[in-house]
Amino acid sequence: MRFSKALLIYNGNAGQKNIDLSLGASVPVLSSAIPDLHIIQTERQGHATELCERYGSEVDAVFILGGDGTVHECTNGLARLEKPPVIGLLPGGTCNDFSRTLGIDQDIRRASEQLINGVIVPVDAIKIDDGYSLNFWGIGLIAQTSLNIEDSEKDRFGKIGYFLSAIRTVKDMEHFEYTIEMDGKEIRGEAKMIIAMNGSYIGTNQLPFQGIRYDDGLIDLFIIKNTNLTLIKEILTNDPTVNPNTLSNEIDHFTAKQIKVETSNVTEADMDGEVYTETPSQIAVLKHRFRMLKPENV
Ligand SMILES: Nc1ncnc2c1ncn2[C@@H]1O[C@H](COP(=O)(O)OP(=O)(O)OP(=O)(O)O)[C@@H](O)[C@H]1O
Repeated sequence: MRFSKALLIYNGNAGQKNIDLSLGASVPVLSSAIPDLHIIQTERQGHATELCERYGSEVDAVFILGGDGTVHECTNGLARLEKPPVIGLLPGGTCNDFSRTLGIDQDIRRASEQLINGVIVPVDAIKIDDGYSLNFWGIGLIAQTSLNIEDSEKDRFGKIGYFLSAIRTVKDMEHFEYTIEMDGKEIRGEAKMIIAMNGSYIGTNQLPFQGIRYDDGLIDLFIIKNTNLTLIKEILTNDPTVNPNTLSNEIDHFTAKQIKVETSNVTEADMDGEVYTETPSQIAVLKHRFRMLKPENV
């Protein structure tokens, strides 16, 4: 894949923070294929959104070296452009869930080579009120886990930090009442967690459900009625013994294009791993809003 002009945005605050190594692994590969490569480091939270909105239309491709939080910020800037540039995800964060969904290697040098030699595929986005998510939107246990996780834990334990936080959170999690309207159909009930997915990984783990696609023009909505430690372990770990049929007793799965979620009390909502918003939430899929690089034959 050849781009004449591209932007590499990197977040030195993501992942294990060894950004010299990450840049050393990616820049030589990218610059060998891109004659005009501009490199900008994010200076603060939200900066990646501003950079993408400001410079996105001037380049053929934006490469993002960071984790899901950086990717989230970039896609929020790029989604506002009439014709966003091609996006390349380089796994520089802790979880890098959407790069996993695209089958991108978690080694940054190999990922850079894969993207430069890769193919361009259409990717859906999720619009939530006036913001965008690439991977997921969620309330209940998932948002509490994001709020409870401590930075020191994430630095030291990486993905295990999520698991520790989930266990701590599940003990205190109450049910909440919801009313959901999906493509005109209304349902009501009680749940401990509701997740709307575009990608298929959370906290580095592939969800044990078939058929979640990032390019099908549909949101996969999961309503988790009960959570216990076994269920959390099955969802958050790559447990090969997990049987999706036993999960289905506790989890309702729907697909829809437009979803409105209301809860009896205002509830914090997570978007791509950070809590940014709260209910009620108006969610819609934007089919093929982005074009992204992925490895060939994956
Ligand atoms: N210069 C900066 N100083 C402090 N924070 C920054 C800076 N630039 C970006 N950030 C913030 O760093 C946060 C963490 O980044 P990111 O989510 O990409 O990494 P991560 O948490 O290690 O990875 P993941 O989300 O994949 O687990 C983002 O929320 C972003 O807003």
